Parts: sequence; structure tokens; C-alpha cells
Amino acid sequence: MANRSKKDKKRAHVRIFFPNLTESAEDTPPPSYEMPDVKDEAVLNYNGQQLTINVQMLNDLERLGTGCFGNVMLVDVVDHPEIKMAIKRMTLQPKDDSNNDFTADTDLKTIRAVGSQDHPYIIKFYAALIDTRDSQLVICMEAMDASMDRFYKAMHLAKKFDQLDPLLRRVSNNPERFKTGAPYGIRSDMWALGISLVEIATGIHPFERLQQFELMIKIETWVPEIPNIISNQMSELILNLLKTDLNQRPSSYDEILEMPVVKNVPQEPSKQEVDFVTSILQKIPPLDDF
Ligand SMILES: Nc1ncnc2c1ncn2[C@@H]1O[C@H](COP(=O)(O)OP(=O)(O)OP(=O)(O)O)[C@@H](O)[C@H]1O
Repeated sequence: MANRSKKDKKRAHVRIFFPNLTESAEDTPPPSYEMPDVKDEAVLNYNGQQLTINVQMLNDLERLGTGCFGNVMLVDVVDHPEIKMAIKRMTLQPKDDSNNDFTADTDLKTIRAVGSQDHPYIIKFYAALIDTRDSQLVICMEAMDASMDRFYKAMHLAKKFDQLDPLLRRVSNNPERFKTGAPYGIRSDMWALGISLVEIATGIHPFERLQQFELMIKIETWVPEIPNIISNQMSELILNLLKTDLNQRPSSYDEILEMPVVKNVPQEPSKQEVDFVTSILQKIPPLDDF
């Protein structure tokens, strides 16, 4: 060793192996974005018409709204301009980091369960697809004239509240919504229903402007303020749904459906209700004005 020339020293190499890294890179299968029972093709069931579709056949027409997962779009189908539906896209994660998949899966289960019952007042579920190029779940459903948030904002702008109470009763009397088979979280759902009713009645989400830490403090002592245009029976229901002690909230949807204020909602909306809803729908400003 001592006699080695400078040239030899330069030639000495150290070889470092990373056998595990090399092997795992080769052995790891590509991430899977699949959902069990959803494929890149599906049979669309549109008002009695059956058609096999894929995402390439969907044309975006306009934006209907934006949620946590992005835009919900109005689309039609190539060669079938008569088919109009709303599509919600949810990005899927590889299977080993499946938070989003869980949400996508829950959303899909809910809209499938609720929207497959052919109820005249519940949006219909048409089909679910996987967009393999963008790794997204694409839920195809009936397009509403407007979502509840756009509706109530227009109602408050117009200051028209004569049918507010019947509207709240209808929102609460919604047995199909409740048949999702969710085995847990039912009392949290009660809270969510209570918040939605306050939001519709007041025109604003009660905690909209609060930061998370402010919310945690406020929620402990919060006493919901129910506008006095709301009937006593409806106010009572809302206050029960929003009890801070969850054991004091209704324990099942059946309990709500049995309350007179909810139970006695007629199946068919009255003429006053229809006229009211139609007049508000006509006042809804274009989406980007909100
Ligand atoms: N079927 C539909 N027809 C018309 N507009 C819709 C439809 N579904 C959703 N929208 C509009 O798109 C908006 C976003 O919907 P989305 O379901 O993504 O939001 P979200 O209810 O806040 O739920 P998430 O928390 O999953 O994002 C809604 O607030 C509504 O304005």
C-alpha cells in the first residue's frame, strides 16, 4: 500500500450499494386509484334511457358550484345533447394514503343510496366513473335548478320569508335523506341538520366568519339565535338539534320524523310553496355574482 503511485490512488474506487432502495423501486407496484365497483365505463340510467358512457364523452357546459373538491359542472353527453347532468369530480389518492378515497367512497355511497330511490324531490344518481387520466372519481347526478345555498341567499336578498317555515319543515322531513344506513355519527348529523336550518333561516352560516380556535371557544357557550319569523315548533326543533350535550339531541331520524312539525308536512307542496320557490329561483343571480 505504501508504494502505491498517485495514479493508483486516483483509480481507487469506493463502491456503495443500496440494495434495498434499488429493489423496492423496482418491486413497488404502480399506485392504484381504483374503487371497487367503479370503472372507466358505466351504464348511465337517464330517465329510462340506458347508455354506456365514459369521461371522454362528457362535455362541460357551465359551472354549477364549487365545493371542497373543486367545481361541480353541468355537462351533456357526446351525440346526446338532451342528456344534461351535474358531475362532481373527486381526486383519488393511491391506496396507501387513502384519506381522500374514504371521502370519495362515503360521498358515492350517500348519493347512490339517496339518489337511487326515484323520489320526485331528491336528486337522482345516474352513474359513477373513474377518470384514469386524472385519477378522479366522477359522480354523475341530476342537475338541480339551484343549490340550497344559492336559493336561500337569493331569498334573503329579496327579503321574502312568507314560506320560510314550510321550507324548513320540508328540509327536516326528508326520510330518503336519512336512509343512508350510516351506523354511526347520527347525533352529529342532528347537529349538522340544526346548523343547516339556522343557515337557511338567517341567511348565513352561524360560524362563517370564525377562525377555528374562536369556533372552539364559541361553540361551548353558543346559544343559537332563531329569528322570530320562525314558528315556535320549528324553533324548538332547531334548539333540540343544537343542544351542546349530544345526549339531549334527538337520538334517531325516526324521532324527528314523528314530531308533529315534521310529520304533518304534506307530500305535495302547496301552490303557495311552488309559487314562492319559483319566484325565488327567478331572482337567483348568475353564479359569479355571489
Ligand atoms: N346536483 C347538483 N346540481 C346543481 N348544483 C350542484 C349539484 N351538486 C352540487 N352543486 C353545486 O356545487 C356546489 C359544490 O358541491 P359539492 O357537493 O362539491 O360541495 P359540498 O356540498 O360543499 O360538499 P363537499 O364538502 O363534498 O365539497 C354546491 O354548493 C352547489 O352549489
